[in-house]
Amino acid sequence: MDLVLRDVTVARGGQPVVRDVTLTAAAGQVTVLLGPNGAGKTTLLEAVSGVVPAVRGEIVLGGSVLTGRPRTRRARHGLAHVEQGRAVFATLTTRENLALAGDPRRALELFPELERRFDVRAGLLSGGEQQMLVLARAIVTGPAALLLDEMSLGLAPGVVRRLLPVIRRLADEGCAVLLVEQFAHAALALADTAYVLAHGAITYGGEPAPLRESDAALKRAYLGDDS
Ligand SMILES: Nc1ncnc2c1ncn2[C@@H]1O[C@H](COP(=O)(O)OP(=O)(O)OP(=O)(O)O)[C@@H](O)[C@H]1O
Repeated sequence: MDLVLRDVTVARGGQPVVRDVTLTAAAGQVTVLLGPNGAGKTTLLEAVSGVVPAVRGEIVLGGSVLTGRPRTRRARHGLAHVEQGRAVFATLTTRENLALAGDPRRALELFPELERRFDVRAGLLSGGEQQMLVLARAIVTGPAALLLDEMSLGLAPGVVRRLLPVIRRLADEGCAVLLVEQFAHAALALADTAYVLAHGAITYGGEPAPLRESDAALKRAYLGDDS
């Protein structure tokens, strides 16, 4: 199912920090959303999953309008959101964390290395393992669309290299993945479509290749300068 945002505006503290954003995260694709700190990327994902309301605009998943619906309802429509910060249930085991979300066997297909950590309390896992668990927990819900916010923050490059192919595979299986990343080059290498958000507005949308191939183009988009 495609995830479509039309003219979405979101405010924080009464000020619009995301303005008239229109974008599509298509089924079967990895769509990356890049942009400088404070551009509004997290806020936009939060508006999609219903953490914060949109002031204006429409959010549609597979033809169902999500705007105005509570978070739980959006999740039932197939939307999963991995928020920043790797929140696991620290006192529950890996298995229990997964079982709360869905079938743990599905998680093992993607992350076989979690099996030997199944009976370990999640709070004792390494940062990388916790991020795998958080991602696995979202995946076992069988999402139609998956929002990923700064998954690689604070992780070693080796761990990030382990996570990215799983995201690719998920998209190949039909999921619409919308990925917010600080590591622009790693994200662009994975992307089918790229958007750049600067000062709350989209400054680039389309093929990732021009941004991949030209640092100047990437910089222009980050500065919000289309010229
Ligand atoms: N809870 C809040 N209350 C008030 N303002 C907020 C709140 N959260 C974010 N903001 C402001 O909204 C703007 C967008 O922040 P947001 O976190 O969405 O940006 P971002 O692109 O995700 O940045 P980062 O990469 O640093 O996470 C910023 O100016 C930020 O200061």
